[in-house]
Amino acid sequence: MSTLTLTPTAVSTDVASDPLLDFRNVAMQFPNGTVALSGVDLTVKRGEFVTVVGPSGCGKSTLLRIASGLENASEGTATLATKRIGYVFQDATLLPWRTVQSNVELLAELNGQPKKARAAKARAAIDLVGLSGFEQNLPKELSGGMKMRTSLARSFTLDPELFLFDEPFGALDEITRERLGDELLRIFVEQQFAALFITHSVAEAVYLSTRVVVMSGRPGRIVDTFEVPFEHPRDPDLRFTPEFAKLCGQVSHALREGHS
Ligand SMILES: Nc1ncnc2c1ncn2[C@@H]1O[C@H](COP(=O)(O)OP(=O)(O)OP(=O)(O)O)[C@@H](O)[C@H]1O
Repeated sequence: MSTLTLTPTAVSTDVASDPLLDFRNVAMQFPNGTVALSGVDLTVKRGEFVTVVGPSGCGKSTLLRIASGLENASEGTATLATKRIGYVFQDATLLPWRTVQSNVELLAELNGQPKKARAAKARAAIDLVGLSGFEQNLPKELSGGMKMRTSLARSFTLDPELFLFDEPFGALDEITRERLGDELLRIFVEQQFAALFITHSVAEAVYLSTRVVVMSGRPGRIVDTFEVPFEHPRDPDLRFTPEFAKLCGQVSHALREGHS
């Protein structure tokens, strides 16, 4: 049983709350003159799972770095209403000499949590991502999917209110990717965090999200937004329905239009 402290509530797409992330007219020009983003307006509230799709190099990772506070926008405002942010990358970034348990404890350790508390928190997070029994394994003994679960568990130990995902499943095979998507949605329904998720997969975007945002080629601007009408929790077989295929088609079309 999880003992993480976020309160489980039913997920709704119209949660009446202030945005945890609020971008107003955000633009980004790097010192070398590259303009990566232009006029981006975007909000993410608790209970919203917002996915960004866009062509390679359009500024998606830059958007996440601004959202995380790692980078400052050169124009506009990016407001974060929480300090509890989870950041998950495509690379699981585990320390090879540390066990799963010890890797999952790392952020809490760096954050100064006492040993007993962080050990319990890590165990709960490991349980949450379905890795119980592998606490003492080293990263080299794990599959790609298990490494990503470990990375997810590590980010859960700080009880994030806002999750930033930069193609977390991009390096995994399709079945593992879909399975992890299902797991992530299960946790999303339980914990109701806010998520901003980057992916190149239109089907993954539609399956996971409450909203899909389509960006143009660089400089990235939002060219279309799709509210996803399917209720949570979602049945994995949703992926095989005509309604799902239709929405994927519409998003793909918008992506192509924005690219041209
Ligand atoms: N620090 C930087 N200095 C100069 N240019 C940068 C910097 N970081 C990113 N860029 C450029 O900004 C643009 C957007 O990069 P970004 O990584 O955000 O794109 P992306 O949409 O995430 O790409 P991909 O889908 O391929 O991962 C690219 O042209 C990249 O070369």
